[in-house]
Amino acid sequence: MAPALEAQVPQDQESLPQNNNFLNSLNDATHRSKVTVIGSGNWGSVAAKLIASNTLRLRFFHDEVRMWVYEETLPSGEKLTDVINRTNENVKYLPGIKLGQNVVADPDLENAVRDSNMLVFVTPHQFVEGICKRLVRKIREDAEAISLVKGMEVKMEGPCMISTLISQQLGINCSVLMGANIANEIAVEKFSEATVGYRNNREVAERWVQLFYTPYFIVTAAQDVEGVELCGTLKNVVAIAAGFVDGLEMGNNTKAAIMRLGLREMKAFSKMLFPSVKDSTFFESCGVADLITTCLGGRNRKVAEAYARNGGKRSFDELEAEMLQGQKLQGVSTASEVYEVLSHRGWLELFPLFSTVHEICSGLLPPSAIVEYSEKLPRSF
Ligand SMILES: NC(=O)c1ccc[n+]([C@@H]2O[C@H](COP(=O)([O-])OP(=O)(O)OC[C@H]3O[C@@H](n4cnc5c(N)ncnc54)[C@H](O)[C@@H]3O)[C@@H](O)[C@H]2O)c1
Ligand SMILES: O=P(O)(O)OC[C@H](O)CO
Repeated sequence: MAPALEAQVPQDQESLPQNNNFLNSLNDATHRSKVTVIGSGNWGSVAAKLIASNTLRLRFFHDEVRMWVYEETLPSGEKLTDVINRTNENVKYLPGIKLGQNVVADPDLENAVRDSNMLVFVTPHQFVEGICKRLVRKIREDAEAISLVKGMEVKMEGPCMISTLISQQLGINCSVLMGANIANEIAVEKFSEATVGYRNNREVAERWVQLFYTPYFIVTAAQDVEGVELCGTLKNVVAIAAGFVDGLEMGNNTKAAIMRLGLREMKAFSKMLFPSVKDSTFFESCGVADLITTCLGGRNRKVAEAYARNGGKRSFDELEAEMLQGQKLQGVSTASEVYEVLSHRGWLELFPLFSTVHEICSGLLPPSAIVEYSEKLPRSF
């Protein structure tokens, strides 16, 4: 029998004791907060750069920022970590950008987190659970986490947001940061905005805002972790749909229609899973702004466009490897995870765009199906 796919309401987070050690350290310059970035892909590297500029500037942070690197050997035979530390550039995932001399790449996960009380998770979502398992009992008791990861997991017990997974596995509070944030643009300091989603502690949220905020990266806080995180997660499914529209050369009006229908499903799905999700969150950077930028310029859109141009004959895995060279798509697996939730809940018919995206990605429907269901929608949809 199918398990009851109840959303995993993160009760443990509601009942987590206030992290008093962390709060005390916020106002005590002698106990400077130490930051580790867990992940070093395209966005992970930019996050390290943003953070490193602030830890040098603000007295309540240690200057050094550790960045955990999933080690790999480059075609030159050198280790990626060694090259990052020698050149101050992530030559594979963010070439041409200096990270800041205070960023130290570290391939040893345990060592990278050992002294840190601010843990920034930023890896593709499929790797987070494995990383957390390796971190159990290895982190400081007063640690706080923030997730920049856009994605979700579906467990036997139900859908589980990545921030909840981190909280549950490590027993720490986890905020989120999402937004219209194409990493390569922020790397060259083009203006953008982001949203920190927090649960109940405004002071902790403010500290995360300070860690990321720069004149070209404006960060605001919203007390709606699930809403912020679901926006960042679900927009990747809509971006795949937008890519199909581009690949089939359907034009701007069709793309705008897909984005509108997608936003509608994002909001309905989020609120049906978590009734606490606020309408206002969809108007923050994490909501409509991220949806727009991803559907215009993101990697999910780009690879989905190629998939449609090839008539679905080349797999997403093949296109991802060829086009992204080690960077990872989140939209295809998220569409599958969302589909699983919709099937178990009997909601498939309520979410025709989300379900069609998954059915196209898995080869059950052709890319052209992305608009076909819309003829059957009720007029009020
Ligand atoms: N790139 C962007 O513009 C952007 C912007 C905002 C949010 N995000 C989100 O940030 C998260 C991380 O994306 P990214 O762009 O930094 O990464 P990426 O897609 O550029 O790179 C993939 C990363 O995964 C690592 N990796 C590969 N195999 C691994 C394994 N088995 N275990 C652990 N790590 C492994 C690689 O070393 C690399 O660092 C994603 O959830 C993404 O949606 C990305
Ligand atoms: O390149 P994408 O499609 O993974 O999207 C990147 C960011 O999430 C945009 O905010």
